Amino acid sequence: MTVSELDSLPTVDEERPSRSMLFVPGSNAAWISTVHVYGADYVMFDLEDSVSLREKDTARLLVREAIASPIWRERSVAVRINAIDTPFFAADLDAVVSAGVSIVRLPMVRDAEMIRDLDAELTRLEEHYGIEPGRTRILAAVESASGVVNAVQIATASPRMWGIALAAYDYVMDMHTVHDAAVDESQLFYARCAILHAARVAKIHCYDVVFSEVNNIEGFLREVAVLKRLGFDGKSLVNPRQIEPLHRALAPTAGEVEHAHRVIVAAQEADRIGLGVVSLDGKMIDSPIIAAAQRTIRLARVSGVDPKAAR
Ligand SMILES: CC(C)(COP(=O)(O)OP(=O)(O)OC[C@H]1O[C@@H](n2cnc3c(N)ncnc32)[C@H](O)[C@@H]1OP(=O)(O)O)[C@@H](O)C(=O)NCCC(=O)NCCSC(=O)C[C@@](O)(CC(=O)O)C(=O)O
Ligand SMILES: [Mg+2]
Repeated sequence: MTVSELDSLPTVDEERPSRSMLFVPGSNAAWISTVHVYGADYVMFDLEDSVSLREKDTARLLVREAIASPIWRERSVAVRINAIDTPFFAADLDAVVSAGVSIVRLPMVRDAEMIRDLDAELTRLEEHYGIEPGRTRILAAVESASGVVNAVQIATASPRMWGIALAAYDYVMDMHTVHDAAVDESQLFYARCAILHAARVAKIHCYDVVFSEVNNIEGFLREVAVLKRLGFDGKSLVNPRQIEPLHRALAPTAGEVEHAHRVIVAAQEADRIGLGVVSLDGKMIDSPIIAAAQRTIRLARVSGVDPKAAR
């Protein structure tokens, strides 16, 4: 895409929360039938690594039935299909598109060509099944050095791009290192920054890695603090017990919301008297500060932070 085409892209929908994306193994019928109760912003049925080779066909059928069922028909649901160079890719894509999936998560994305190939297949399948052209969006999972280095080209490869996610376990293997959040975060720092920049260039969502130690909530929250500081929109999750702590940690604090409201009031007052810049508590308030305050208020709204309690 050219720079001017990028400018015309819709920005990510900040009115709809996209903090959590919960993996659900596509072969687990019981979890598929109950997962809607946990309150994840997005549920992602998995046909890739959480499904054994023996279960690939059954999982594809289960997930297809689930997406087409009344519970999921009205909701935005994501499915992680198998990688584009596997024998399962074509059947996975056909099944989920025919059932009306909203977001296809493509794992192991190394370059923009893979996204363009997926885009072409989606166009063909949408036409075949009478689905509105362009309705099916793409979430690219970057899991290798090549993917990280090509992140901007991947994120801007198609107007269908909805998001980009970092997948740490395959990435650290490719990098000959390990992901041990208890030690430090330095192994992932470059990759996190690379995909974040790509997401912001393309104006799409950006998802952080899964945290596999489900009983280690303290470690999980340490990692969430890192992604919040860096500016991620959300995190891929493996367990429902991680949803509530993630949402709580990503919500603006009452103090942040209170400050944001004061910034907006100060900006309105400056505007009324014809000033472009004004001071609040001794700090300059200008357009980036106002935009940040507006974002905090939007985030508070989607996070369910009560503005009255925050004031
Ligand atoms: C982690 C654990 C074993 C823990 O088991 P536990 O037994 O301790 O679970 P509990 O907490 O006791 O469960 C409490 C209640 O929730 C139910 N429940 C649990 N998990 C649920 C769930 N996910 N969905 C719905 N329901 C669920 C359960 O049935 C129970 O219900 P109930 O009995 O009624 O109370 C389990 O969660 C699990 O298997 N997770 C999914 C793992 C998965 O999908 N891996 C693939 C994605 S990563 C990957 O591929 C790497 C990657 O590619 C990533 C990238 O691309 O980003 C890369 O390279 O980095
Ligand atoms: Mg992986």
